[in-house]
Amino acid sequence: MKIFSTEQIREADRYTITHEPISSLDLMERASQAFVRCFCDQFVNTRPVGIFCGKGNNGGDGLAIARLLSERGYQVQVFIVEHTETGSADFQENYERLKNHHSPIHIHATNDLPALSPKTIIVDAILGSGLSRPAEGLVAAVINSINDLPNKIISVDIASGLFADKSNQDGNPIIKPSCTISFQFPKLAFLLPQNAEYTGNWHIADIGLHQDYIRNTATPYYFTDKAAAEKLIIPRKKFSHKGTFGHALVIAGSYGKMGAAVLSAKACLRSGVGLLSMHIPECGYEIMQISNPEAMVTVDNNARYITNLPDLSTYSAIGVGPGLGKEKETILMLEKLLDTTQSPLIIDADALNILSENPHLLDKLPANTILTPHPKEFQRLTGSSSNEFERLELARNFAGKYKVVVCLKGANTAVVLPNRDVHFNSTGNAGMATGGTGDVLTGIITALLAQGYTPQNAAILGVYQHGLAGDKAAQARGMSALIASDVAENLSW
Ligand SMILES: NC(=O)C1=CN([C@@H]2O[C@H](COP(=O)(O)OP(=O)(O)OC[C@H]3O[C@@H](n4cnc5c(N)ncnc54)[C@H](OP(=O)(O)O)[C@@H]3O)[C@@H](O)[C@H]2O)[C@H](O)CC1
Ligand SMILES: [K+]
Repeated sequence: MKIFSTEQIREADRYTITHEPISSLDLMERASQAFVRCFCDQFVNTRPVGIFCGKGNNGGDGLAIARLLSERGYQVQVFIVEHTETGSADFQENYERLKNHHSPIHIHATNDLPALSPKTIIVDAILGSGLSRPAEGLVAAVINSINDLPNKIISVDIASGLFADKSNQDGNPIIKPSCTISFQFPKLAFLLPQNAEYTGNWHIADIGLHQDYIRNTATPYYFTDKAAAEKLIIPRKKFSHKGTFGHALVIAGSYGKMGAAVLSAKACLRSGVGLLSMHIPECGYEIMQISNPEAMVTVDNNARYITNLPDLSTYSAIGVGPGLGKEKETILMLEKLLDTTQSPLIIDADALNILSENPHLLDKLPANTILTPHPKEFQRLTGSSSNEFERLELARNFAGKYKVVVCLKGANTAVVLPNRDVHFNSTGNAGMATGGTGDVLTGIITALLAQGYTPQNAAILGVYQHGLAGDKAAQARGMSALIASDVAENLSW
């Protein structure tokens, strides 16, 4: 699914109005109906609803939603935040339509705010994508008062006060909804963890914006939903044999960190690879053979960490990094790998830290190599950033400069491609923030590369399946009980 900027969404609006054609008032009605369908799926009409409206089109939606919910038997009270004299044309029209049945309360100052029962669901339609500056004055005061209430808050399109495509400053007043019902597209702001408390669980309501515009308009931002991920899966043909699915090599492990190698191996084997060889230090031989009997093992000369490479010519993909350590000889091994490999490559964990500490190695990265840093590893690679929008730009510039794929791990992992496009992941949960899940991801992506997936698709699909397995594991045992082995065990294709 594409993620558009506020300007592009406005353009999609205009295009739909002209080419469908449909009046902007009818489009607002359609959007409000879509919101109401989603709202009614979540809340029964025995709970009162308080709708706070601004005077732009977000407020216009709020008024239409008030009318539609009333028609469905909800007890609705409307509050109009008087931040400007005149409302937008569609706001005014919906005000006229509502006023015969309702007497909205006009809020000129916080004194005008009513007492609401805690059962009342608050619908936030004060400001939407038309936010042009941080909320201040009356709007800020109303936002802060609403946030102080214990009530459940549902935002229309986007939380009031939240910028869709750029970072807010610390302390900006922004509604903290438990849920956002957003129109047609996720907003970039929803995908960045810094905004988690300003989005809540978000849902997309399809409002039928014109498909031609959506198809023909370029954007660097995408959201990998189920449909997008499933399209990437290459079906296994009936007459396949193990040679069809490649031979992966994972270089991992050191004394005390063999678990990382074990987890990578398990995930690689559970992701469709034909054959897997693990290159590990001698101390890990029995550990690996017993924990993953399906894997073959090549043992390093060194007992405790990796110092050399096996013959690389037979492998169709290589993963390197989990549990590796950063010994001098290990650094030399990584340099030799970068100098000699002809196979698609994924680099993770300690191998990333080696790159950060030896930046001359970055110039040796083969094109389309996949790097999977968590935020700290990424910061060591590129330096710090003051917010997540800035960090995303750093990742895009890094991926573009070195022609690599960067999987910036976290909630909604961002897969950044060499052409600077970004694919945000839709799966995963907070239970996965635990040691070893990154090693599992390395194993999955190595397996996909070995099977001939392009690095771009291997990264996007691998990240998606990793999150999906984590979601299944969390469903079975709860987030707190989740460990990395569960993620590997819950992989299903
Ligand atoms: N395609 C769609 O997705 C559709 C979306 N719809 C809804 O429309 C809004 C966007 O409506 P818009 O009128 O452009 O903008 P807002 O309602 O968000 O607000 C505009 C008014 O608010 C003023 N404003 C802006 N920032 C502030 C602030 N910090 N404090 C106070 N007031 C502010 C702004 O004033 P300006 O001085 O900036 O002009 C306007 O008065 C979208 O979110 C959807 O909910 C359609 O209904 C259907 C199609
Ligand atoms: K809003």
